[in-house]
Amino acid sequence: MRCSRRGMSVIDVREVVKSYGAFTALHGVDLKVHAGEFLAVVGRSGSGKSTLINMITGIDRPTSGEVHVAGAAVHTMSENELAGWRGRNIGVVFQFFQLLPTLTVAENVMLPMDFCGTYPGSRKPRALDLLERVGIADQAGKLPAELSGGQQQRAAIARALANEPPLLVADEPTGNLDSATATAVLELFAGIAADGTTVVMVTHGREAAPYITATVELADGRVV
Ligand SMILES: Nc1ncnc2c1ncn2[C@@H]1O[C@H](COP(=O)(O)OP(=O)(O)OP(=O)(O)O)[C@@H](O)[C@H]1O
Repeated sequence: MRCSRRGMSVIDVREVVKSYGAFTALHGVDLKVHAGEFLAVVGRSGSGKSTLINMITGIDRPTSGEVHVAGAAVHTMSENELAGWRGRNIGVVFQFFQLLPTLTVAENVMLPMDFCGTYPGSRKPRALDLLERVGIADQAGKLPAELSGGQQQRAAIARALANEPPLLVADEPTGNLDSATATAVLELFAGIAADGTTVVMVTHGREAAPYITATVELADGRVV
């Protein structure tokens, strides 16, 4: 069950500046992303993609400007508030999957349900539903190391959806997959977005073009 409210704009980044000492990584970035969009964040290495993502997830704070995500003013929240809020509102998918190696696939998917206080008895069935949705229900009892890269990424996507977050953030999710497997993962994200979950994906490649609904390109910390 969803444990967060969805607003009109899932992401509203306003005039965000991020400086590291004398170096400015983001120069007044504005970005609005609506529910159900599948947004690609592109740009050369060092253009500010990860910095922008870190502003959106509250991992890092802007030097100035405002960051509103899923109805919360992220730039004003304390570390404690952020941790709980992030667990309920943002699913994260990484390039190298980052599944816990000693837990089964189903147990990995059940972990984030703690943040939502999901009734213990409904966690396993819910994890199995999510694994069904990403097409690997038959792998539920295995350890991550027993899965292919594509299957591990599907498991990571199921885990990211555990609390039905309004926003899914993926940092080069296909960077470690062969092109056929990458295409299948992109199709999966497109379906998730079509179901109403906003997906923001950092990507270097252009292979996502057929699947995304919008692109933001960064160059030297500015949207171009
Ligand atoms: N903690 C930090 N301290 C100082 N400079 C930083 C810090 N984090 C990032 N930068 C600088 O900010 C700029 C943007 O970095 P960022 O990681 O956002 O780029 P990116 O587009 O994600 O690059 P890549 O595609 O290589 O991951 C870079 O010049 C980087 O060196």
